[in-house]
Amino acid sequence: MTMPARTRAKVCGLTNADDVAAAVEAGVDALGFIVDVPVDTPREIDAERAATLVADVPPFVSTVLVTMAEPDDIPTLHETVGTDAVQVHGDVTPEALDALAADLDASLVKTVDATDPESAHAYAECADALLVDSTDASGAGGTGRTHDWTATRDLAAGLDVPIVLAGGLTPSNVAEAVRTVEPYAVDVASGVEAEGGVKDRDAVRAFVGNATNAFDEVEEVSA
Ligand SMILES: O=C(O)c1ccccc1NCC(=O)[C@H](O)[C@H](O)COP(=O)(O)O
Repeated sequence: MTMPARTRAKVCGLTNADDVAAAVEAGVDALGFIVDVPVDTPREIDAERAATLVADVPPFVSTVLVTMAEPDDIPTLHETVGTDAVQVHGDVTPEALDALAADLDASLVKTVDATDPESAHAYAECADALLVDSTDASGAGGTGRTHDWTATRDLAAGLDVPIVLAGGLTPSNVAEAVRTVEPYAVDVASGVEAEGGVKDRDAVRAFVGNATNAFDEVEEVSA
């Protein structure tokens, strides 16, 4: 696998145009839009709103549909929203994920819980990337909880697929997380919010800077 020269940064759970603009301005690589999840989260938006936000994202910034919809419903949902990639959370069998990958005209990211390396190895066969997170019992993200980064580093070393590190990352811990795990990318939702579903512009800028400069001799930025 070819690794990028710097760690990429994804900001997840965008709900409005101002936050999308702030994240783009901060230099984010990818933006996540949460649609059709069975959990109560202030970051969920409907497919039409997601499509409107996605349409305004400039070129060279990737967009990601983040969903827990039934696998059979995901291709149509993806067509409506129009993102570059799809991130699937929850209890989907590797076989169902494989079938989805064949149906989907987009990169496919599967979320796995950091404490479940067996699933990670199974999904690595059919996903384009794995997002290693601290999920809740349903497989949903946005928990704001970190996990054992050393164990995740060891897990990543045994997988031949890009790893996105997520779970409880913030502007102040992301550089250390990147240096520990050396992931392909990092992802954040609640750790850069002013309130549920609304991003803090300074925190987004600090997060992206600290994540992407983690190996450089650059002073860390605080939010
Ligand atoms: O963020 C949510 O509320 C959410 C709900 C259901 C499924 C996925 C969700 N988030 C997906 C993400 O990619 C989050 O960025 C990731 O889980 C990290 O969240 P956090 O620990 O809050 O940074």
